[in-house]
Amino acid sequence: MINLRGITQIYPGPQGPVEALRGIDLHVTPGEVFGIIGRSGAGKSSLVRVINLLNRPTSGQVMVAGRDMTQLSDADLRAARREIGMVFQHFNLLSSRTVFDNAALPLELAGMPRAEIKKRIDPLLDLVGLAHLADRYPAQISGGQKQRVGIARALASNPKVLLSDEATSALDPETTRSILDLLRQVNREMGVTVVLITHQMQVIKQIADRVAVIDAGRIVEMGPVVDVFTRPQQDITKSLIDEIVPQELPAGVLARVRSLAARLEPGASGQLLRLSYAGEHAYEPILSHLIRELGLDLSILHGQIDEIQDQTFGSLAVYASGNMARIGAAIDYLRANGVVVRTVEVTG
Ligand SMILES: Nc1ncnc2c1ncn2[C@@H]1O[C@H](COP(=O)(O)OP(=O)(O)OP(=O)(O)O)[C@@H](O)[C@H]1O
Repeated sequence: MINLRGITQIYPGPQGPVEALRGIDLHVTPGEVFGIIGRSGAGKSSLVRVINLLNRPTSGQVMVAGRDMTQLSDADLRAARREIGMVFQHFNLLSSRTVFDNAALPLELAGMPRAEIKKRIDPLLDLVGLAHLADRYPAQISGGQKQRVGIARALASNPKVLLSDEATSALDPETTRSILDLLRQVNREMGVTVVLITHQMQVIKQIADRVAVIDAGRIVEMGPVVDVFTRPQQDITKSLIDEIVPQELPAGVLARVRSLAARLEPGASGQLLRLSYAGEHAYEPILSHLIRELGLDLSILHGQIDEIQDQTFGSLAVYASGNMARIGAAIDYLRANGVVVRTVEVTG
């Protein structure tokens, strides 16, 4: 659906050119929710705005629904943009227009007759849950409701792609969840491909199928959300995930590990393991196998079970003690059963 190849974006700046995007290759497949995450200044807005050519890239190719956007005439570009809806962090509603008229704006600009506009917008206001507020003005509705108007307006032209530029950053956590649920519903029921940018892993966790991590204008990591959560490779990814799955163990847990290590029986070994898994695996039977078949002692020190969309996702810290070779066999067994295992050395 979207193919970006070799995208660079260089802005002129008072202290010389700013390289906001430094060679981005990205492929978004039809029907997916694709998340782009990064810290402030990483290049997220520049990237999302390249997709509908609100920003013309300095170099590179932008293919959307089979069309090379950089090669279109102004008239063709306007037509192509109708297939790409966009939602903004600050909603961008016109204060002098009602909810209905804000949602209808793209159709009015395209010259659609009023009766047809009504036929298109009424069901959309129903979908976003605002049919009863159609005659209100933006100042008379909440932030979450304003974003619902923004989504209805973005869907008015029946787009194939919806771009979301930090659509929930100005909203509280509960409203964020309901807006993300709505975007997911639009994706599933209308088959609209969604590309969203955010600085919050919580947003990625709730809605995205795949995620790309962007840092200093480059994509540094990309994959299905579950894989990136269970096997983050880059420090930036680990720090972004940290708000959901703490990457460092609390000091109290490390103190317990030291005291367990000090109490090992003569000749026994001990190893702190960080385990994570996703999907239908469950820890309990796997851990009982380690205890029963390999004769290991396992102390569960820390852990959490969460959900990424509909998949269970767990992370656990355990201290395994016993025969050194058997600890090695246990790690092999865990990995063979789809558990991601990290060994952690505890010093001091
Ligand atoms: N119009 C512009 N002119 C000059 N520099 C710009 C312009 N727009 C963005 N930049 C610079 O390009 C880099 C990337 O900015 P961009 O807005 O794409 O990042 P971002 O990840 O969306 O950040 P934020 O989350 O803070 O919005 C930053 O260094 C920014 O200062």
